[in-house]
Amino acid sequence: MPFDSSQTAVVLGSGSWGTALAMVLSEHFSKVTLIGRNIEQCAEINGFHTNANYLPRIDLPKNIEASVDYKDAVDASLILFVLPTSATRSAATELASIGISTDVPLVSCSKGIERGSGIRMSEIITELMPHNPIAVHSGPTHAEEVSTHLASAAVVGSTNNDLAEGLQSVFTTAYFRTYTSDDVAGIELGGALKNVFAIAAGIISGIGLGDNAIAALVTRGLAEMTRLGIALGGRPETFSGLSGIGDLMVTCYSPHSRNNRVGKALGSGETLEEVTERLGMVAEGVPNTLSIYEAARKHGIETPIIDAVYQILYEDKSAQEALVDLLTRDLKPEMG
Ligand SMILES: NC(=O)C1=CN([C@@H]2O[C@H](COP(=O)(O)OP(=O)(O)OC[C@H]3O[C@@H](n4cnc5c(N)ncnc54)[C@H](OP(=O)(O)O)[C@@H]3O)[C@@H](O)[C@H]2O)C=CC1
Ligand SMILES: O=C(CO)COP(=O)(O)O
Repeated sequence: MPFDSSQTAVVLGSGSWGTALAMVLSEHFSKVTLIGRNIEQCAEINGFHTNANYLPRIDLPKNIEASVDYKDAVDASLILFVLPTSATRSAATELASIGISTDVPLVSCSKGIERGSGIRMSEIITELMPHNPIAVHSGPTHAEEVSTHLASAAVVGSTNNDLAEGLQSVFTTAYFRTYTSDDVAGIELGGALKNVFAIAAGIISGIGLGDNAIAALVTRGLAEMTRLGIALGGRPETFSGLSGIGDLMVTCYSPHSRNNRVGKALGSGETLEEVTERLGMVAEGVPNTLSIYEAARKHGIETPIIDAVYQILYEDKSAQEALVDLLTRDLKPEMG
C-alpha cells in the first residue's frame, strides 16, 4: 500500500513522541496535523513551529500543523495513535464517531496494555474501528534523539505485508530506519513490558548499585519479557529484536527514559506522587506495572522483577527489601 507525497497524515497526541514522529512523516506527506488538547500549545506549533514543553530547542518543519479538533483527521490518508495508553480507548471512540474512511490505516505507537481487559492498543483500536487496516510501530527510539536526527531504528508490524512495506517507507528517513514484521503482538508486548524493567533499572541506580546489577537486570528482564510475552501471544524471536531487547536496553541505560528517571527517584527516596508530578510527561511503566502484573497472574507466569516493581510502587515495599527478596530466591539453573 504505497503512500504519495500529496497525501496528508494525522498524529493523535502532540507530546514528545507524537511530535518527533510527525517530523519523520513530514518528509513524506504534504502536511502532518498533530491533534492535541491544549489550545495554547496548538497556537505555538502553528505560529512559532515549536513545541517547547515537550521538545525544547527543536524547530518543527513548516508542514506540521496542530489542532484540537478530531474532525481535522477526516481527510487524512494515515492516522497514528501516539497517546498515553490510558487515553487510547477514548481517542479511538472519538475518532470512530467522526466517520473516517475504512481505507485509512491506523497505527498504534504507544507502549502498554489496557488495565482490566489486558488487551493491546491495536486490539482496542480494532475493537472500535474494525474495518480499518491496523499496524503498530515500536523500537528503541527516544523522542529527544529522533527529533535531533540522531540515527535510530524501529520496526513496523502488520499482518498485511503491503501495508507494512508502505508504512516502512514513510517511517524511514536518512536518520531513521524502519524494519517490517508480522508479529504485531510481539512488537507491542516488548514495548509495554520494557517500561517496567526500565523502572527497575532506575531503582537499581537510585539505591546505589552498579553496572553489574543493571546488566543482570537487563538479562533476567529479557528472560522475563520473553516468557510473559510468549504467554500473551508474541513470538520468541521478536523479543530479540528492536522492539524487545533493543527497547529494553535503551530505556534501562538512557537518561532520556522517563521510566528510568521515575525508578531512580524512587530508589533515591522520593515518593511516587512526587516524582510523577515533577516529570510532567507520561511514564507508561507506572500504570502498566499494574496491568502487566495482573496479566502475569492471570496467565500463571513467574515474573519476579515485575512483582518487585509492583510491590515497590503499589505495596509500599522498600527497594532494599525487594532487592534482598530477589537475591535470596531459591537458586535455579540460568536457562529453562
Ligand atoms: N517519548 C518517547 O521517546 C517515546 C514514547 N513512546 C510512547 O508514546 C506514547 C506517548 O508518549 P509521549 O509522547 O512520550 O508522552 P508525553 O507525555 O510526551 O505526551 C503525551 C501527550 O498525550 C496527551 N495526553 C495526556 N493524557 C491525555 C489524555 N488523557 N487524553 C488525551 N490526551 C492526553 C498530552 O497532552 P497535554 O500536553 O495536554 O497533557 C500530550 O500531548 C506512550 O505510550 C509512550 O510510551 C514510544 C516511543 C518513544
Ligand atoms: O519508549 C521509549 C524509548 O524507546 C521511551 O521510553 P520512556 O517512556 O521510558 O522515556
